[in-house]
Order: sequence, then C-alpha cells, then structure tokens
Amino acid sequence: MKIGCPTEIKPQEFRVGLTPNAAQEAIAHGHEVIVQAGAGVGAGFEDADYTAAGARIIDTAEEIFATADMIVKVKEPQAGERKMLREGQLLFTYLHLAPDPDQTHDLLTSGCTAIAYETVTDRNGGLPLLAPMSEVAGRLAPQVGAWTLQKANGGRGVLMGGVPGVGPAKVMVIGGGVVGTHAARIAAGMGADVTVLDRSLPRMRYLDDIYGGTFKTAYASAGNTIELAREADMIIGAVLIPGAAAPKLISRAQLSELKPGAALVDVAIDQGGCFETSKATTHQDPVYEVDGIMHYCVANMPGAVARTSTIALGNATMPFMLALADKGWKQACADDPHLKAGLNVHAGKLTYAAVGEALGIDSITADQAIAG
Ligand SMILES: NC(=O)C1=CN([C@@H]2O[C@H](COP(=O)(O)OP(=O)(O)OC[C@H]3O[C@@H](n4cnc5c(N)ncnc54)[C@H](O)[C@@H]3O)[C@@H](O)[C@H]2O)C=CC1
Ligand SMILES: CC(=O)C(=O)O
Ligand SMILES: [Mg+2]
Repeated sequence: MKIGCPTEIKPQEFRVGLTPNAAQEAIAHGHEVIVQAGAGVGAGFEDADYTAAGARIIDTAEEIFATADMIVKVKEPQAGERKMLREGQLLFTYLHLAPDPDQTHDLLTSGCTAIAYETVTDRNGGLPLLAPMSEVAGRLAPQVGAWTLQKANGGRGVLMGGVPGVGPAKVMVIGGGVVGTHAARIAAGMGADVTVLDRSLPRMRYLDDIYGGTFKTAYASAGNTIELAREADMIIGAVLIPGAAAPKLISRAQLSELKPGAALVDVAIDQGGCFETSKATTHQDPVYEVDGIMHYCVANMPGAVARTSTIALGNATMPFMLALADKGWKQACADDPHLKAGLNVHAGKLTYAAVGEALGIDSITADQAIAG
C-alpha cells in the first residue's frame, strides 16, 4: 500500500501524522511511504529523518492526496484537503464529526473511507488513540488556565497555589476521565484546591482510591455543578460521550453566578464544548470573554507541544496504521472490533450511530459497510 502523510494545515498545528519511526516500520512491512516536504519540521523531524527511514519526500499535498491509498494525518481534513480526497481512499486521523456538519458533508461526498482516531476502542472500554492526546491536553489545561487567570490576560488575578496566608485557587474539573484526571493531578501539583465531578460512580471510586489525598470528587448533578462553579476560579470541561456532541453543563444565564474573571478551559470543545458559550479558538487567539468570564477553547491543544504529542500519538496509532496497511481496512476492521469502532464514514454513508444522531443523518453499521 502507498501511505501518504501531508503537512498539517490547521492554524498553529505543528504535529505530524507519521513519525520517521512509524514510516520505517511501514516500509519494513513492505509498504511505500510518501511524506510532504517539511511535514515533520514543527515536531522536530527533518525531511532527512524520513528519507533515512526509507520514505520519499514529495513537494505538494496535491500529489500525496492524488496518489496515496491511505492518508495518515493528525487533525480533521480542512476544506481544501477534503476536496482532494478520493473515492476508495482511506483516511486515518482525528475527525470529531458530531459538531461538524460541513466536514461530514464533504467526507460523505468524497466517497472516501474514514477511520476516526477518537472512536477506536480498547478492551478496557478506553479510547486508545484519544488517550495520549487527552493526557497532553489534560496536563496543559491547568497551565493555560493559570495563564488565563492572570490579570493582564483578563482573569481574576488569582495564583494557583496561593501563598502563605492566602488560599489557593479553586479548580473544578467536570469529567474525570483521561483529560480530567491528568488536569486534576497537575492543578493539585500547582497547589490548587481541586474537585473532580463525574457521573460515573465506578470512575469516582477509582479516582478516590488512587488520588483521595490529592483532590476531591463530587457527583456531577446539575445542583452540585452550579454550586461548585459559583466558588471556582477555574473550571475545566473534560466530559465525553464517545462520538457524540458534548452535553452543555453551564448555560449562558449561569455565567452571571460565577466569579468575575473566572477561567473556563473547555477541553471538550472538539466535541462541541460543554459550556453553552464555548466556541472553538486557536493557539494564536485562544481566549475570549463572555459576561466577564474568560473562555479558553482551543480544539487542538496538543499542537502546542507538538514534539511530545507527535511521538505520543505515533506510539498509539502505529499498530493500527500497520494493520490497515497490511490487511486493507475491510479485513483489518473485520479482525479487530476495536478498530472497527473507528469507522465513521464509508462510500458516502455514515457508519457511526452517535454522529448520525447528532447531525440528523441516517447511518449504517460498520458491519454493513464491511459486508457491502
Ligand atoms: N481540545 C483538545 O485539544 C483536546 C480535546 N480532547 C477532548 O476532551 C474530552 C475528554 O476526553 P477524555 O478525557 O479522553 O474522555 P474520557 O472518556 O476518558 O472521559 C470522559 C469522562 O466524562 C464523564 N462524563 C460524561 N458525561 C458527563 C457528564 N454529563 N457530567 C460529568 N461527567 C461526564 C465520563 O464518565 C468520563 O469519565 C473529549 O471531548 C476529547 O475529544 C482530548 C484531547 C485534546
Ligand atoms: C484529540 C484532538 O482532537 C487533538 O489532539 O487535537
Ligand atoms: Mg481536537
């Protein structure tokens, strides 16, 4: 199979879909790898690193999209990239389709087969291709939230750890999964007073067992959410219902009940965000204000630490990328129900029910797509 890796073109996105190590493994499996010139530079990989691995450097994205059997990327294809996708071509990347009707329409029109990193599962009920980026975004969230809380950046002027004689910031994390746990650990490490809310009692039991002395847990009822939000200096949104649009947990009307200058960090923005007033921002202009509350809503947070993120993502995607290349998507998905869970689009049809429900589009099952 010919595997193509174009340069990411989303604003301020410095990650790359294939590391030189991943390219080398694919080539050792008998595949051909083409990489766009400069694709890895933002993550610290030179073209020479790819040629040393046996890959071929190609000047333009057009040539990569025109000739590759499988495109391996990081972010969802941007409008210009979507025009280049072809019928029968395999796309392996993050998609986040539920909040994105334009992208969904273009992928359906292209006739491509698209496997979304964020819905591939594992045998423990986890999301192995989302997890590494959730670890990164979770660890970044208190860091960017602390910056947002600084007075010159529009925030309350509260220091995470306080100082002797002055109490720490109160941080509330909604959603205690991968993002939430990593965010809570780092916020607590910065000295903040941290509470994690979730709706899963088994998850809260786990968090309490492991981190009981580090942060508190609370059930994410609407009542607890607003009660804790009124006291919070920073609220980190970290909920997920896989594949679906994020539930809205703080409304615009409720912003008036929060502390002026509080920081909302909506990590769940890539699934549409869990605060009613969230809209996606970029690393270039990450923060905006609504009713005196600062919002940080960058949908590709891990791009800020592109080298760490690229290597972490590559470690997770490599076995799946190799299975897709070795067997083709049909056999690879038929053999592995967890990879099959990643199938979102095939030949003009949605193949992921939660995306179809969010967008009001009929879907077929992945099994029907494989059989078809
Ligand atoms: N902005 C960015 O750059 C990035 C965003 N993300 C996003 O962060 C979000 C969280 O991802 P993960 O932590 O990996 O997911 P996860 O599945 O590990 O955790 C989600 C948690 O939310 C909880 N939850 C679901 N509905 C809830 C509700 N109504 N109230 C309270 N808790 C609720 C679940 O029980 C679960 O514990 C996802 O939308 C993911 O796509 C992840 C990485 C980067
Ligand atoms: C998960 C995701 O969307 C990202 O890493 O950008
Ligand atoms: Mg994202």
